[in-house]
Amino acid sequence: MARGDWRRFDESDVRVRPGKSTRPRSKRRPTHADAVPAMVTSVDRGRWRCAVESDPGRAVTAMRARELGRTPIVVGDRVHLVGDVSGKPDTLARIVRVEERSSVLRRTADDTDPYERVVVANAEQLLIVTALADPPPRTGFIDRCLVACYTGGLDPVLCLTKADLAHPDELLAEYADLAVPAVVTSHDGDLGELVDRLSGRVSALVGHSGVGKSTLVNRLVPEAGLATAEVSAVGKGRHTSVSAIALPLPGDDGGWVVDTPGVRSFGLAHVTADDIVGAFDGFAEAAEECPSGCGHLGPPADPDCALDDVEGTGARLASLRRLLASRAGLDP
Ligand SMILES: Nc1nc2c(ncn2[C@@H]2O[C@H](COP(=O)(O)OP(=O)(O)OP(=O)(O)O)[C@@H](O)[C@H]2O)c(=O)[nH]1
Ligand SMILES: [Zn+2]
Repeated sequence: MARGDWRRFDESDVRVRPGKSTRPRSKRRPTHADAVPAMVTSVDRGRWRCAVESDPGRAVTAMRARELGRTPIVVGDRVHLVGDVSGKPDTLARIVRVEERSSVLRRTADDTDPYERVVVANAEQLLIVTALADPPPRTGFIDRCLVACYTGGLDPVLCLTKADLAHPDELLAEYADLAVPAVVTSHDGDLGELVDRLSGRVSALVGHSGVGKSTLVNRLVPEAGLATAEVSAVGKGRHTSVSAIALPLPGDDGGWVVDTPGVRSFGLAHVTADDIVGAFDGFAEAAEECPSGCGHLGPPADPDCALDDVEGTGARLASLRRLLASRAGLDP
């Protein structure tokens, strides 16, 4: 299927087959001079929870205004609200505008799924939470997360947990050539370095079950459990499936961590080899010399790949090719 045939959906949306228009019917955009800017912090089928920008403690529940049609709205989206924006119980505001996104964390369910979902919008960085042991680290998962970052406009950060159980050097060496920053943590260790990286920014968190993500989130945001319970209460009696939730970091500099409980794997069916190479300075230009349809994997699959002619990049090229292979499901 050609790339242009794909439609983008948020996790909460009912699936629509490619071919059906998801655009609003009316091109006329009403002006809402008094609309209130806010950020979406969670989504529950047809209801968006939003934090008002000028008063982030105020949580407003909103619906999507009819004029937006089926425009996807996901956690992290910056929106404009009208109507009752008091945030009082049982009130409902309306989202009348969604701002253009600065980044998108996307995935497909698996590598054949034609439906691409946006998991989080506007996150500046992705914290890839990986345990150093118990469960053992899986570089295939990390590589897929990196691809999602490079093609979605997020800065990756490796967060290696359970440092009390194993040494990080071996794993860190695997990512040195890609210059991926890393923070090493343990449940009884100091979180200062991580807090410095997160504060004042919007960071999405992904990780496999058991890596210590909840332990980490609860230490970073002491009210995390409470916020999750509140969201569940909003969706009471409805079919609840919270796919991601933005939690405000305590501290004067602000910032948000977006926990993504549902994301255990990254299908990359929507990503092409050229998308990945395009994110790498030096290689992107060289790839223009490749034969058409080049997968950039090098010999024997792609014997005429021009990336092999780029000087002095051996280790970085090997890392890039590992990412390309992870997308193709070729990783060992
Ligand atoms: N040794 C050690 N164990 C840890 C550390 N952090 C978390 N754990 C333990 O690892 C297990 C899993 O931790 P969780 O925080 O629940 O992991 P999670 O990634 O949120 O897993 P799910 O809740 O299944 O998504 C728990 O038994 C924790 O006590 C750590 O730094 N060191
Ligand atoms: Zn090539």
